[in-house]
This record gives sequence, structure tokens and C-alpha cells, in this order.
Amino acid sequence: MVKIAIIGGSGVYDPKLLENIREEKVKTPYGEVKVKIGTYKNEEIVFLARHGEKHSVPPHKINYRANIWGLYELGVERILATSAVGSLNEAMKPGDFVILDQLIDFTKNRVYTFYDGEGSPHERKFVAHVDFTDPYCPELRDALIRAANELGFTYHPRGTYAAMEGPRFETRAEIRALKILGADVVGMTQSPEAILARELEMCYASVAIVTNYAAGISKTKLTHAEVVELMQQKSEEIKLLLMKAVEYIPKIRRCACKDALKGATG
Ligand SMILES: O=P(O)(O)O[C@H]1O[C@H](CO)[C@@H](O)[C@H]1O
Ligand SMILES: Nc1nc2[nH]cnc2c(=O)[nH]1
Repeated sequence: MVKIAIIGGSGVYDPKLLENIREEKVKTPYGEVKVKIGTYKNEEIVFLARHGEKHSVPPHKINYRANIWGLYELGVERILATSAVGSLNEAMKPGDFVILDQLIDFTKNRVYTFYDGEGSPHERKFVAHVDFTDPYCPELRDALIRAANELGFTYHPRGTYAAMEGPRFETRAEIRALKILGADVVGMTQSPEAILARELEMCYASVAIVTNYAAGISKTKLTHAEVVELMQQKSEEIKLLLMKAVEYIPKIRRCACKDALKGATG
């Protein structure tokens, strides 16, 4: 049973952070998932490339339910994810790390739950309304914060992520509106990924890496190439941060994530 997983977003496609890597295909009610499993300091870790190893899957077409269910099948309890984001907050500059603590979901055309009642393609045929007040696991957030602190990286211990449908980037007016609504950064993948992990009572946290200023704030045209380029520049730091954070993950789960379904099913 592998308890910890890393989901690599844009620019984070291979588990070079791990050793003794093997590939596994996991069958799920939502389709098959391909993961890599390796070790770090004798700890087994699953690595999942969110967009596929060649970034062939755009954010609005990712099979989030298969991905999260697949990690659950492997026994994963703790998920650390990376997210490349645009910044709306002048204090959060390109290259900065943001340990997300909140999200606002503006996606439109995704599938957000495992609990479709009778229609569920698995044995969990109930209705569930989980609490999502705090979308990210406090214990994993603390591990990421401690790691960033110890490594001396420029980081922000909190940040609100606006999840947009994409795959286009935002308009100037959308970024103006998101700023009024209190978003700090903007991306396209935290929803439904975070809620699906919570629905399976898995701990989830994401370290956002600011790759650009958002539309209307950036002085230059937004490009995916710029996003991947900056992520590649930061790949060493991202690897160090994730591996140091793994060392700080408590062995015993004391967070509410593990009881997310209690009271949620009526
Ligand atoms: O969130 P990750 O997977 O890092 O990807 C980010 O990078 C892409 C835009 O360049 C979008 O998919 C956005 O969500
Ligand atoms: N939606 C969105 N996602 C991003 N990922 C990296 N930069 C951006 C951005 O400006 N907008």
C-alpha cells in the first residue's frame, strides 16, 4: 500500500525525484490510470502526471475521477500536487511558491463528484454532500510551509486559487473581477481535483508556482510556453520542496480529511 502520491502539473512530468521507478496501470470505474511508483528515502511514492507525460491532455479533458480513484485504489492517503498559476496579487511574483489554502471554482464543464447515487459505477451508490470549508489538508499545508521555510524559498503560506475552465487564458475583465472576489492566483486544474480527493477522504494540498502575472497585469502576451519554461527553471526547487515536505508529513493523520464522509451522506 503506497500512502503518499505526487500529482505533477504543467512542467512536472516525470518523477526524477524518485528512485527504483516502476510503471503501474490501475483499473478504476472511470477508466485506466497510468502511474509511476518509486522510492524516496525508502518511502514508496506514487507519481501521476496530471496532463500525461507529454502534456497531451488539456485541463478540461483530464479524467480527474479516474486519477483520484486510481490513487485511492493504490492505498494513497496523502496527495501533494503542483499547480502552475498566474498571479493577480503583486506580492506574488513569477517564481514564487504559494501554498494554497482556498479556492473559488469557476469551471463550467467538468464532473465534480464520485457520488452519483444509483448511477454510480461502483458500490458507493449513495448521495454525499461533503464539507469543503477548507479545501486543503492543514497537515499537508504545514509540511509544505515548513519545507519551503527550511529551504529558504520565496513562498506565501496562504493563497486563494481561482479555478477557470480554460483552456484559454483569461480576459483583462475576468482578472479584474477575480481580484475583486479575492483571488490571488488563477489556474485551470484545482477543481475538481481537490474536491474529488476530499470525497474519498484523502488529504490533498497543492503548491502553486507563479509562472506569470495574469491577463491585464502582465505586460506581455500570456503563453503556455512561458508557463512550461518557468516551471522547468524551477524544477530543481520544486523537487526539493516536494521531497522535503514528504519528510514532514505526520505518520498519523489527525486532520478532518479522513472523516470527510461522516455526516455527509444523511
Ligand atoms: O494546473 P497545472 O496542471 O499546473 O497547469 C496549468 O498550466 C496550464 C496553462 O499553461 C493549465 O493547465 C494550468 O492549469
Ligand atoms: N487560468 C490560468 N492558468 C494559468 N497557469 C499558469 N498561468 C496561468 C494563467 O494566467 N491563467
